[in-house]
Amino acid sequence: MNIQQSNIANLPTKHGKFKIKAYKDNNQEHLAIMSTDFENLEAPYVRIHSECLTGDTLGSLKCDCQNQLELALKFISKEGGLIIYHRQEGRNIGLLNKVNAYALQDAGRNTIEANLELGFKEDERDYKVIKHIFEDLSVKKVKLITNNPEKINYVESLGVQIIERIPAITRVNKYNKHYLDTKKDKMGHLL
Ligand SMILES: Nc1nc2c(ncn2[C@@H]2O[C@H](COP(=O)(O)OP(=O)(O)OP(=O)(O)O)[C@@H](O)[C@H]2O)c(=O)[nH]1
Ligand SMILES: [Zn+2]
Repeated sequence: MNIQQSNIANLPTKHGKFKIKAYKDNNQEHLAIMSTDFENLEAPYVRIHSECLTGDTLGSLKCDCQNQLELALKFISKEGGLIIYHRQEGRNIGLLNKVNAYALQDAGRNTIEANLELGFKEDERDYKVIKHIFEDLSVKKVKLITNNPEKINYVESLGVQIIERIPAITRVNKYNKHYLDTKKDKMGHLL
């Protein structure tokens, strides 16, 4: 994979001050969002956040993404660490297909059935660029913020030591309850 990368820039936000670095692979552009003390940390808190425009930007209540992102930004600005904003929208089926999956969910399918009906696997994400970012930023030990066992397995497969797992659990509402239940019961999420 040919990966281009940017210089590091400052990014003050309402959640705190960060540094950012961008990476561009064949299809997508991703961000590493680091606390200002990141380079001094031996075992940073790390969140690999999968892009969700409807949640992260619009505040959709159908998922937990915006709450998880805000939780991670606040936490990492305080405790030190890294968020990788991984631009594989809709578990990497893209925005147009995700909206079609939502339409199928309006008609009664769950999040997995909708993906399958559209001809995709339940989860099409791959984490190859994460390996590159970890190497570039010299990440060898992490405290990983996730509920997703696939992310845990992937990070371990890189030989990066997970010294602690921090759950990314946020508020349940009537619109995301079914989605969260499906992730827990059918996708093995640690919820
Ligand atoms: N295809 C599809 N993608 C969805 C749906 N709802 C959310 N997503 C995408 O799912 C991704 C987030 O996945 P989640 O399962 O919420 O969380 P995770 O990233 O696997 O795990 P955590 O690290 O615990 O948050 C984002 O890319 C969302 O755009 C859906 O119904 N269908
Ligand atoms: Zn979401």
